[in-house]
Formats: sequence, C-alpha cells, structure tokens
Amino acid sequence: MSEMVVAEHLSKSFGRVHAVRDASFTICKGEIVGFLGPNGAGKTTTMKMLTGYLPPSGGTASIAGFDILDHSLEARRHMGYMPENVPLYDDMRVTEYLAFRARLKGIHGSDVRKAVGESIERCGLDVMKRRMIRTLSKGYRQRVGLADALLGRPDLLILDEPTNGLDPNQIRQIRELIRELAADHTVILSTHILSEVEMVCNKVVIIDQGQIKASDTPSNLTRGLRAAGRISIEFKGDLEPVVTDIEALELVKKVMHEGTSPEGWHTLVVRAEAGTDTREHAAAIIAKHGFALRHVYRHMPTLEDVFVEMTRKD
Ligand SMILES: Nc1ncnc2c1ncn2[C@@H]1O[C@H](COP(=O)(O)OP(=O)(O)OP(=O)(O)O)[C@@H](O)[C@H]1O
Repeated sequence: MSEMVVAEHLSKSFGRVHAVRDASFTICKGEIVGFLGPNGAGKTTTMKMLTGYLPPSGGTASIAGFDILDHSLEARRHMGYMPENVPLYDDMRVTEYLAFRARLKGIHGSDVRKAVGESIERCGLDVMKRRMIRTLSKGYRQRVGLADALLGRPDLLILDEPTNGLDPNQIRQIRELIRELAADHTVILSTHILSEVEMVCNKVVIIDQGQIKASDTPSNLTRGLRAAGRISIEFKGDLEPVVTDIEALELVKKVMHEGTSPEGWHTLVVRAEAGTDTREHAAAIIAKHGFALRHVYRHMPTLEDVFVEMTRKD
C-alpha cells in the first residue's frame, strides 16, 4: 500500500505547553484513521500541523509525497480539511459559499460550478443548496463543512471531530457519509468517542498528553492486550456450592452473582488472573454437581480496555 501521510517526529509547543511531542506515524492510501484521545491530548494540533495551519516546532510530515513545509501548496492541494468549528459565512447561500471557497482553492471558471455541484451531491445538500447558511441545522452545517473539504477532489480528508455537537440521528448520517467518502478517499478523523472509531475506522492512532501511544488496527490493538481473565456462566442448580468451588480455584480472584432469571438460571461472573481462561474449570464444577449449564462466555478486551490501559495516569 502506498503512503499518503508520513509524519516524522512532529512536535509543537505553545510556550511551556508541549501540545505534541515527537509524533511519528504513517497512514496508507485508503485507510480510515481515527485519532483517539482525551480532551487536550493534541489531536487538533496534530491535524493543524498536517494541514499547514500551524508550523511544527520540530519534525516534519509529507502528504502524498509532498513535504508540508517545502512543498506546502502541493501538499495542501491533496487534502481537504474540516476544522472542529466550521467557520461558515452565515449570510451566504450554500452554493454561493461553496463557490467562494472553491475560488479560494484555485478553482476557476466553469470548473467552479462543476466542483460545487459535485460536492453538493456527495454531501446530500441538494435540498438545502439555496438556503442561507444561518438557517441550517447543525447537521447540515457539518455537511457544508464536508462539502467544502471535498472541493478540488482531494485524496485525503482531515476531519476534526466531525460528529461533535450533533444529535444521534445526525451523527448516524454523518458517519454514513464518511464511510461513503472513504470508498475513494483516505480519511483522518479525530474523536474522543471510542465507539465511533470502532464503527468507522480501520486504523487507530491513540494520542495522550501529546504523545502517540499506539497506531494499529482496532483488532490488533485489542489482541495485543492480555485478555482480562473474566468469564460469565449461566447455570441452573444450587448457587452456594458452585460459588464455593469456583472461589477455591487457584487462579480465581472473585466470583460475583449477577442475578437469577424467573426460571432459576443463575448468572455468575468470575474474575481470574489476567490472561487466564477458567471456562473449562467452571464448567467441570457445574457438571460435577449435576447441574444444567447453558452459557459460558469469555470476555475479550475491547478498544475501551486498550484506551484505558494506554492513557492511564499511573
Ligand atoms: N494556540 C494555543 N495556544 C496555547 N496552547 C494551546 C493552543 N492550542 C492548543 N493548545 C494546548 O495544547 C494542548 C493540545 O490541544 P489540542 O487542541 O491539540 O487537543 P485535542 O486533543 O484536540 O483536544 P480536544 O479533544 O479538547 O479538542 C492543550 O493543552 C491545549 O490547551
């Protein structure tokens, strides 16, 4: 796969604040990458350096092979950027605004209408195209921001918190749109919503306190984390002797009774040493007592576990 973004030792300081420290990562063509990190982690600053809005204090990056400092015009031509708060002109109509933006991006003559028309269509803005921007809902404003980023057909889209402040329906629509755009764009988006990354992205860059903690596919990240050693079992029979026997197992730390269904099925959650699997031992205990067993499940680590592990303040 060819490389779309190569960041090498990027750093940015604002006075004494080290917003980004020595960030190196590679993003290949076609990837949908989530920058994931708590508030103030350095996601926006990293994006602003890639887009040329902020000069790095150290290090460099290239977009589609063009250095962001030495060949900033070519680098910018390959990307579309949607900032966190899309700065729209409220007193312009949607088409008017996009035409204005297209001209600013160096699109001329009849190409302006074509570019604006394409962007409007891709972002589902047709019904709103004659509206004044100030009358648009937040979801449609985000779409205008996306349509703007798409002008000039960039290969790379950089979207800063594209779903921030939207209601659940608007969030679904914008995510759907991003997934569609990913068919022919490389996408970087930032978020602090874990589920968003799981739903939309095929690569995650975890950023915390200005540093890159991990950069991999969600499945590789969760695989790398030792399984939490937690299982759930569901059985029908006497609770006490089963709990006592499981508690007596060497690796087990804690047995919790989660509840009993009206039909008498007990659910137990067993916590054991990390990386161990006590399913067989627990099932053998139920069998020894002659009780019925209908469910044994091993909890696997989630992206949330990875995130907590990597951004934990020890
Ligand atoms: N212009 C600036 N001047 C001074 N400090 C800044 C400036 N921009 C960002 N910072 C600081 O740099 C750090 C990283 O900020 P950044 O906005 O990149 O984080 P973020 O991960 O995007 O956070 P959020 O999720 O809240 O948007 C923060 O401590 C922030 O206060």
